[in-house]
Amino acid sequence: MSSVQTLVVKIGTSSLTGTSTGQFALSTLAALVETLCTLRQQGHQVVLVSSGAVGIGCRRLNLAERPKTLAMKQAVAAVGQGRLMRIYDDLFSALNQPIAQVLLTRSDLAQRSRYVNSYRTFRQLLQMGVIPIVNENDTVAVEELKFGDNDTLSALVASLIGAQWLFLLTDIDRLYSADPRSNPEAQPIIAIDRLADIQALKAVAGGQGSAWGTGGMLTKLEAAQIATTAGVRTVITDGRQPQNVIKAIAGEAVGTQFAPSPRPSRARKRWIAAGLAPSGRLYLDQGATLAILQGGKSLLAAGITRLEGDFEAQDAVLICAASGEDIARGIINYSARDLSQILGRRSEDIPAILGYAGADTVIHRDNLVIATDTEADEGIDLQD
Ligand SMILES: Nc1ncnc2c1ncn2[C@@H]1O[C@H](COP(=O)(O)OP(=O)(O)O)[C@@H](O)[C@H]1O
Ligand SMILES: N[C@@H](CCC(=O)OP(=O)(O)O)C(=O)O
Repeated sequence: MSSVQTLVVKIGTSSLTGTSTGQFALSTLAALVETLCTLRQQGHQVVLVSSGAVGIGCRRLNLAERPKTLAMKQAVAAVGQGRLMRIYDDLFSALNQPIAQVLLTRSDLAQRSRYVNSYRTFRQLLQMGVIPIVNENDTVAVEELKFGDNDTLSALVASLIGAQWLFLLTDIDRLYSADPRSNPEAQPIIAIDRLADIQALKAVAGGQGSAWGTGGMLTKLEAAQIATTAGVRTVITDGRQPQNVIKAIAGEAVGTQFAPSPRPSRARKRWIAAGLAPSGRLYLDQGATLAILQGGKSLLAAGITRLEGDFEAQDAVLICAASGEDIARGIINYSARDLSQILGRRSEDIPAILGYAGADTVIHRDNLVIATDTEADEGIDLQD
């Protein structure tokens, strides 16, 4: 591993604000800023993903609880985001560190051209020594185009920029075998080396986050799954001790550490696997299931038995095996309307049925990401 690392550090609402007051946890923020500036001085490239817009907006507007309606949440986030950036700018400016605000919605990573453009912007900012501060663009994100939580967002950003490390800073020192708030017997988990173990732990993660956070540990495990699959070492650790980031990079066993996949998927396949929200599902017959799972083939209309969803050409879809389980994702060459006419038909018949010469394949193998059975021992992994 080169000595200069790229790191994504995500801090949750629970660490940014005092649990009872909802006020800024200033000492935590100052320690975080100092840590990130130290990392910059050591030559590392740093991206901060910061939650808090909604929580801080609530405080500013004297709201007693998190907003329930989407419009209210979006309005409150617009109030809080400005205040959040102001605090960061004051603290980072005290240490002469330039920062940038990057607000993303899922469509920024779902559309290939915007994904590539986002990558170039991050790369440019990092080359200039700036620390980008990322949040979901809550004020404009609509339900179907939301990341939903910043744990997922930070994992997708880490994958996008090819980071070596993702730190999920939260209000607890590490992951436990059960939620320690409700289960005093819960055992600490120090290291997770296999994707299958993440899958198993999802079953024991408490669903609810703290009063002001969203997602709890489940979204952190999902983030760890996305990031480690992309080759990013992921650490869950205590946000009140941001110095843990420096300790982890130096090799100390702080928090819970998730080892990166030894065979990370390539950038384009990662984009298909994690960046895109599927808008439909295709059901395959036995022959097509084998052809794509074992033969590494493209998917043809002849092997599709049924479809669900109202997708357009170039949308992402899930692919379901004859046995009924989802086995892959891909970018489709036909809309649901056109595909419904050519299901089960041979490629050479397609032009006559549709009245135009479409693609030979329904999903080309370059646009197909398989959850391989050869890696069943490691849980879901994405094949290159
Ligand atoms: N298995 C578990 N191990 C550790 N913490 C858990 C677990 N399950 C649920 N939790 C809860 O998740 C909380 C952190 O999630 P959350 O409040 O969403 O944090 P953040 O705001 O940092 O994203 C912890 O306070 C803890 O009570
Ligand atoms: N974009 C939202 C963050 C939502 C979120 O994921 O919160 P958290 O679970 O505290 O990291 C905000 O700024 O309030």
